[in-house]
Amino acid sequence: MPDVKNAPPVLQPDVFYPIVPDAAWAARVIPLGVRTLQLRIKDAASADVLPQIEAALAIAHRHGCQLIVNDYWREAIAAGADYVHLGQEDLVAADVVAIKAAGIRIGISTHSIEELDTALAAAPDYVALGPIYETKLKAMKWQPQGLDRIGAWKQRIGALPLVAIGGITPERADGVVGAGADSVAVITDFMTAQHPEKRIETWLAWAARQRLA
Ligand SMILES: Cc1ncc(COP(=O)(O)OP(=O)(O)O)c(N)n1
Ligand SMILES: Cc1nc(C(=O)O)sc1CCOP(=O)(O)O
Ligand SMILES: [Mg+2]
Repeated sequence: MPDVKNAPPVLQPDVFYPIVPDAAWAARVIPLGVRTLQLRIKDAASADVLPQIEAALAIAHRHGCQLIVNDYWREAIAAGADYVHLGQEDLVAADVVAIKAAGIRIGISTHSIEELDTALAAAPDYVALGPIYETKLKAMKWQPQGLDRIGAWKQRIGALPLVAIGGITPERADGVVGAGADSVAVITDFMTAQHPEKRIETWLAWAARQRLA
Protein backbone atom coordinates (compact mmCIF):
# COMPACT_ATOMS: atom_id res chain seq x y z
CA MET A 1 0.00 0.00 0.00
CA PRO A 2 1.42 3.47 -0.84
CA ASP A 3 2.45 5.67 2.08
CA VAL A 4 -0.15 8.44 2.06
CA LYS A 5 0.51 9.74 5.60
CA ASN A 6 2.92 12.45 4.50
CA ALA A 7 1.45 13.17 1.10
CA PRO A 8 0.73 16.87 0.48
CA PRO A 9 -2.89 17.86 -0.14
CA VAL A 10 -3.70 17.24 -3.80
CA LEU A 11 -5.33 20.16 -5.58
CA GLN A 12 -5.46 18.89 -9.14
CA PRO A 13 -5.74 15.58 -11.00
CA ASP A 14 -2.59 13.49 -10.91
CA VAL A 15 -0.51 13.31 -14.10
CA PHE A 16 -1.85 9.75 -14.61
CA TYR A 17 -5.63 9.76 -14.55
CA PRO A 18 -7.15 6.32 -15.27
CA ILE A 19 -10.88 5.89 -15.88
CA VAL A 20 -12.77 2.72 -14.89
CA PRO A 21 -16.33 1.49 -15.51
CA ASP A 22 -17.30 0.24 -12.06
CA ALA A 23 -16.39 -0.10 -8.39
CA ALA A 24 -14.86 -3.55 -8.93
CA TRP A 25 -12.30 -2.04 -11.30
CA ALA A 26 -11.71 0.78 -8.81
CA ALA A 27 -10.90 -1.83 -6.14
CA ARG A 28 -8.54 -3.55 -8.56
CA VAL A 29 -6.44 -0.53 -9.54
CA ILE A 30 -6.52 1.98 -6.66
CA PRO A 31 -4.42 -0.14 -4.25
CA LEU A 32 -1.65 -0.25 -6.85
CA GLY A 33 -0.98 3.43 -6.10
CA VAL A 34 -3.34 5.33 -8.37
CA ARG A 35 -3.76 8.90 -7.04
CA THR A 36 -6.66 10.10 -9.18
CA LEU A 37 -9.39 7.87 -10.61
CA GLN A 38 -12.55 8.57 -12.60
CA LEU A 39 -15.52 6.28 -12.08
CA ARG A 40 -17.32 6.32 -15.44
CA ILE A 41 -20.42 4.21 -14.92
CA LYS A 42 -22.48 3.60 -18.05
CA ASP A 43 -25.45 1.23 -18.37
CA ALA A 44 -25.96 0.59 -14.65
CA ALA A 45 -29.32 0.25 -12.94
CA SER A 46 -29.94 3.56 -11.20
CA ALA A 47 -30.26 1.84 -7.80
CA ASP A 48 -26.73 0.55 -8.31
CA VAL A 49 -25.05 3.89 -8.97
CA LEU A 50 -24.87 5.43 -5.48
CA PRO A 51 -23.63 2.19 -3.83
CA GLN A 52 -20.92 1.87 -6.48
CA ILE A 53 -19.81 5.46 -5.96
CA GLU A 54 -19.78 4.98 -2.18
CA ALA A 55 -17.76 1.76 -2.50
CA ALA A 56 -15.23 3.35 -4.88
CA LEU A 57 -14.95 6.44 -2.68
CA ALA A 58 -14.26 4.34 0.43
CA ILE A 59 -11.43 2.49 -1.34
CA ALA A 60 -10.10 5.70 -2.87
CA HIS A 61 -9.94 7.62 0.38
CA ARG A 62 -8.39 4.67 2.22
CA HIS A 63 -5.54 4.85 -0.31
CA GLY A 64 -5.14 8.62 -0.64
CA CYS A 65 -6.72 8.65 -4.11
CA GLN A 66 -9.07 11.36 -5.36
CA LEU A 67 -12.31 10.10 -6.91
CA ILE A 68 -13.85 11.83 -9.91
CA VAL A 69 -17.44 10.79 -10.68
CA ASN A 70 -18.50 10.97 -14.31
CA ASP A 71 -22.01 12.21 -15.18
CA TYR A 72 -23.82 11.28 -11.94
CA TRP A 73 -23.50 14.62 -10.17
CA ARG A 74 -26.46 14.14 -7.78
CA GLU A 75 -25.03 10.86 -6.51
CA ALA A 76 -21.55 12.42 -6.36
CA ILE A 77 -22.94 15.11 -4.05
CA ALA A 78 -24.74 12.51 -1.93
CA ALA A 79 -21.56 10.45 -1.57
CA GLY A 80 -19.16 13.39 -1.11
CA ALA A 81 -16.94 12.73 -4.12
CA ASP A 82 -13.87 14.87 -4.83
CA TYR A 83 -14.79 15.86 -8.39
CA VAL A 84 -17.58 15.54 -10.92
CA HIS A 85 -16.72 15.25 -14.62
CA LEU A 86 -19.25 16.70 -17.04
CA GLY A 87 -19.44 16.61 -20.83
CA GLN A 88 -21.01 19.54 -22.65
CA GLU A 89 -24.47 17.96 -22.64
CA ASP A 90 -24.13 16.96 -19.01
CA LEU A 91 -23.21 20.56 -18.21
CA VAL A 92 -26.49 21.85 -19.64
CA ALA A 93 -28.47 19.56 -17.34
CA ALA A 94 -26.30 19.82 -14.21
CA ASP A 95 -26.69 22.19 -11.27
CA VAL A 96 -23.15 23.56 -11.19
CA VAL A 97 -23.96 25.87 -8.28
CA ALA A 98 -25.15 22.91 -6.19
CA ILE A 99 -22.07 20.85 -7.07
CA LYS A 100 -19.75 23.68 -6.04
CA ALA A 101 -21.79 24.44 -2.91
CA ALA A 102 -21.19 20.82 -1.88
CA GLY A 103 -17.44 21.47 -2.10
CA ILE A 104 -17.03 19.24 -5.14
CA ARG A 105 -14.66 20.31 -7.91
CA ILE A 106 -15.66 20.14 -11.55
CA GLY A 107 -13.96 18.98 -14.74
CA ILE A 108 -15.48 19.66 -18.15
CA SER A 109 -14.89 18.02 -21.57
CA THR A 110 -14.07 20.18 -24.57
CA HIS A 111 -13.56 19.42 -28.25
CA SER A 112 -13.68 22.87 -29.89
CA ILE A 113 -12.98 26.51 -29.06
CA GLU A 114 -16.72 27.11 -28.65
CA GLU A 115 -16.93 24.29 -26.13
CA LEU A 116 -13.87 25.65 -24.34
CA ASP A 117 -15.57 29.04 -23.98
CA THR A 118 -18.68 27.31 -22.61
CA ALA A 119 -16.57 25.31 -20.17
CA LEU A 120 -14.61 28.33 -18.94
CA ALA A 121 -17.84 30.23 -18.29
CA ALA A 122 -18.66 27.56 -15.70
CA ALA A 123 -15.36 28.24 -13.88
CA PRO A 124 -14.22 24.59 -13.79
CA ASP A 125 -11.34 23.15 -11.78
CA TYR A 126 -9.92 21.44 -14.86
CA VAL A 127 -10.62 21.27 -18.57
CA ALA A 128 -10.34 18.07 -20.62
CA LEU A 129 -9.44 18.08 -24.32
CA GLY A 130 -10.07 15.09 -26.57
CA PRO A 131 -9.75 12.95 -28.43
CA ILE A 132 -6.03 13.63 -28.80
CA TYR A 133 -5.60 10.45 -30.84
CA GLU A 134 -8.23 8.21 -32.36
CA THR A 135 -10.08 6.32 -29.64
CA LYS A 136 -11.52 2.83 -29.97
CA LEU A 137 -13.71 3.28 -26.92
CA LYS A 138 -16.62 5.11 -28.46
CA ALA A 139 -17.67 6.65 -31.76
CA MET A 140 -16.94 10.36 -31.77
CA LYS A 141 -17.91 13.10 -34.19
CA TRP A 142 -14.59 14.86 -33.49
CA GLN A 143 -11.43 14.16 -35.45
CA PRO A 144 -8.28 13.56 -33.41
CA GLN A 145 -7.12 16.91 -32.03
CA GLY A 146 -3.37 16.25 -32.28
CA LEU A 147 -0.63 17.63 -30.09
CA ASP A 148 -0.70 21.22 -31.36
CA ARG A 149 -4.19 21.73 -30.00
CA ILE A 150 -2.93 20.86 -26.53
CA GLY A 151 -0.54 23.81 -26.66
CA ALA A 152 -3.28 26.10 -27.95
CA TRP A 153 -5.61 25.02 -25.11
CA LYS A 154 -2.92 25.51 -22.50
CA GLN A 155 -2.13 28.99 -23.78
CA ARG A 156 -5.78 29.85 -23.47
CA ILE A 157 -6.45 28.39 -20.02
CA GLY A 158 -3.16 29.28 -18.33
CA ALA A 159 -2.74 27.71 -14.89
CA LEU A 160 -6.03 25.81 -15.01
CA PRO A 161 -5.18 22.08 -15.20
CA LEU A 162 -5.51 20.54 -18.67
CA VAL A 163 -6.40 16.85 -18.96
CA ALA A 164 -5.74 15.17 -22.32
CA ILE A 165 -7.81 12.11 -23.29
CA GLY A 166 -8.23 9.74 -26.22
CA GLY A 167 -5.97 6.98 -27.53
CA ILE A 168 -3.15 7.76 -25.11
CA THR A 169 -0.54 5.07 -24.45
CA PRO A 170 2.68 5.15 -22.41
CA GLU A 171 4.57 5.55 -25.69
CA ARG A 172 2.56 8.68 -26.53
CA ALA A 173 2.32 10.15 -23.04
CA ASP A 174 5.64 12.04 -23.00
CA GLY A 175 4.60 13.87 -26.16
CA VAL A 176 1.20 14.73 -24.69
CA VAL A 177 2.70 16.18 -21.52
CA GLY A 178 5.48 17.83 -23.50
CA ALA A 179 2.81 19.60 -25.57
CA GLY A 180 1.35 21.14 -22.42
CA ALA A 181 -1.11 18.69 -20.83
CA ASP A 182 -1.00 18.41 -17.05
CA SER A 183 -2.65 14.97 -16.92
CA VAL A 184 -3.37 12.08 -19.25
CA ALA A 185 -6.71 10.27 -18.88
CA VAL A 186 -6.61 6.67 -20.05
CA ILE A 187 -9.09 3.84 -20.53
CA THR A 188 -8.44 1.40 -23.40
CA ASP A 189 -4.68 1.10 -22.97
CA PHE A 190 -4.82 -0.65 -19.60
CA MET A 191 -8.35 -2.10 -19.70
CA THR A 192 -7.52 -4.15 -22.81
CA ALA A 193 -3.99 -5.07 -21.72
CA GLN A 194 -3.33 -8.76 -21.16
CA HIS A 195 -2.34 -7.89 -17.59
CA PRO A 196 -4.12 -4.65 -16.62
CA GLU A 197 -2.40 -4.44 -13.23
CA LYS A 198 1.05 -4.68 -14.86
CA ARG A 199 0.05 -2.00 -17.33
CA ILE A 200 -1.12 0.27 -14.50
CA GLU A 201 2.27 -0.28 -12.89
CA THR A 202 3.95 0.81 -16.12
CA TRP A 203 1.82 3.96 -16.02
CA LEU A 204 2.61 4.59 -12.35
CA ALA A 205 6.34 4.35 -13.05
CA TRP A 206 5.87 6.86 -15.87
CA ALA A 207 3.92 9.16 -13.52
CA ALA A 208 6.66 8.93 -10.88
CA ARG A 209 9.23 9.99 -13.51
CA GLN A 210 6.99 12.91 -14.50
CA ARG A 211 6.82 14.12 -10.92
CA LEU A 212 10.63 14.17 -10.72
CA ALA A 213 11.04 15.96 -14.07
C1 LIG B 1 -11.32 13.28 -18.56
C2 LIG B 1 -12.53 13.03 -19.40
N1 LIG B 1 -12.64 13.66 -20.58
C3 LIG B 1 -13.73 13.46 -21.34
C4 LIG B 1 -14.74 12.62 -20.91
C5 LIG B 1 -15.97 12.42 -21.75
O1 LIG B 1 -17.12 13.00 -21.15
P1 LIG B 1 -18.49 13.01 -21.98
O2 LIG B 1 -18.27 13.73 -23.27
O3 LIG B 1 -19.57 13.49 -21.12
O4 LIG B 1 -18.72 11.48 -22.33
P2 LIG B 1 -18.97 10.28 -21.33
O5 LIG B 1 -17.64 9.90 -20.73
O6 LIG B 1 -19.92 10.71 -20.26
O7 LIG B 1 -19.50 9.18 -22.18
C6 LIG B 1 -14.58 11.99 -19.68
N2 LIG B 1 -15.50 11.13 -19.19
N3 LIG B 1 -13.49 12.21 -18.94
C1 LIG C 1 -14.57 8.78 -22.84
C2 LIG C 1 -13.83 9.62 -23.83
N1 LIG C 1 -14.12 10.93 -24.04
C3 LIG C 1 -13.35 11.47 -24.99
C4 LIG C 1 -13.44 12.86 -25.43
O1 LIG C 1 -12.68 13.27 -26.32
O2 LIG C 1 -14.28 13.56 -24.86
S1 LIG C 1 -12.23 10.40 -25.64
C5 LIG C 1 -12.81 9.16 -24.63
C6 LIG C 1 -12.25 7.80 -24.60
C7 LIG C 1 -10.81 7.88 -24.25
O3 LIG C 1 -10.34 6.75 -23.82
P1 LIG C 1 -9.28 5.80 -24.50
O4 LIG C 1 -8.08 5.89 -23.62
O5 LIG C 1 -10.00 4.50 -24.35
O6 LIG C 1 -9.07 6.16 -25.93
MG1 LIG D 1 -20.73 12.56 -19.72
